[in-house]
Amino acid sequence: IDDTSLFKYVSEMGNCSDDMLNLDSLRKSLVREEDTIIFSLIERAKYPVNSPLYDERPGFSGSLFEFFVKESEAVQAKAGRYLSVKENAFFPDNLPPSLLPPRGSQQVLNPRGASININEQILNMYYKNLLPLITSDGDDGNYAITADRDLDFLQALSRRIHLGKFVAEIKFRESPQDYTRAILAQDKDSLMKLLTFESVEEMIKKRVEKKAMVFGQDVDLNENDNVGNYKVNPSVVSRLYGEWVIPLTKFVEVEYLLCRLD
Ligand SMILES: C=C(O[C@@H]1C=C(C(=O)O)C=C[C@H]1O)C(=O)O
Repeated sequence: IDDTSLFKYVSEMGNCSDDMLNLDSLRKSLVREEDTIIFSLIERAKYPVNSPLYDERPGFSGSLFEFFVKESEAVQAKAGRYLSVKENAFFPDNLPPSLLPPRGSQQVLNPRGASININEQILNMYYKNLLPLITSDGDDGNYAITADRDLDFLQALSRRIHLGKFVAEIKFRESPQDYTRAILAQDKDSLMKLLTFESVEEMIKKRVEKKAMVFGQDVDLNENDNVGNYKVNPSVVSRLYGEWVIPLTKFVEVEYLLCRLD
């Protein structure tokens, strides 16, 4: 199969125009998600780690947190949350059907790629790396509200990371020949190189650190009173992006591309 016929083949797969299929506007959505992520991090960091929330509990077949997430996701599934391809459940098995009909939006993603869900990985990263980094030690007994804040934060992280599917689709459509070669060879390293823009990543890490300073400052009416007083350490936010959010987004991009031609 030569390059020209490959090009023709891949360009004919799914012609569609959509806001989600323009890298500039998609990057704007990613920038907006930063605000949601940082605000929800600040909200979770208000409470101590509250570790009994995550321990196995008799009567709950798992932890209180798992129970809270499963029940919340069941309500949200009924209200149609997971009809959107941008939303992924943390416990997708056995969710009740939506009571609302699908909105009939155009499927712009490869169907196999669209079903990628790395929430289990996100959840493990959250328990193991993130919670110890952003919370203080202690137990104030506010388990339900803590679980609610956790879920908000996790959903924001998950949404941002899974937008990698759309990023990958756009990048593929912009350079189908280069990507097709790497996909046919199932060459993850080449795919990773092709989709990486280091300057964009550096800019993001700096911007989220700055946003954490702005969103997390104490505001009162005396100027300069609270300089340097932040609700979460801004460098933690930059680390969150550098070590987890960006690498996991790129992982989703690679996984998506690997099955793009299926
Ligand atoms: C998401 C993109 O792909 C990659 C991942 C990035 C991220 O997760 O922020 C940023 C730049 C790229 O290396 C993109 O190009 O915008």
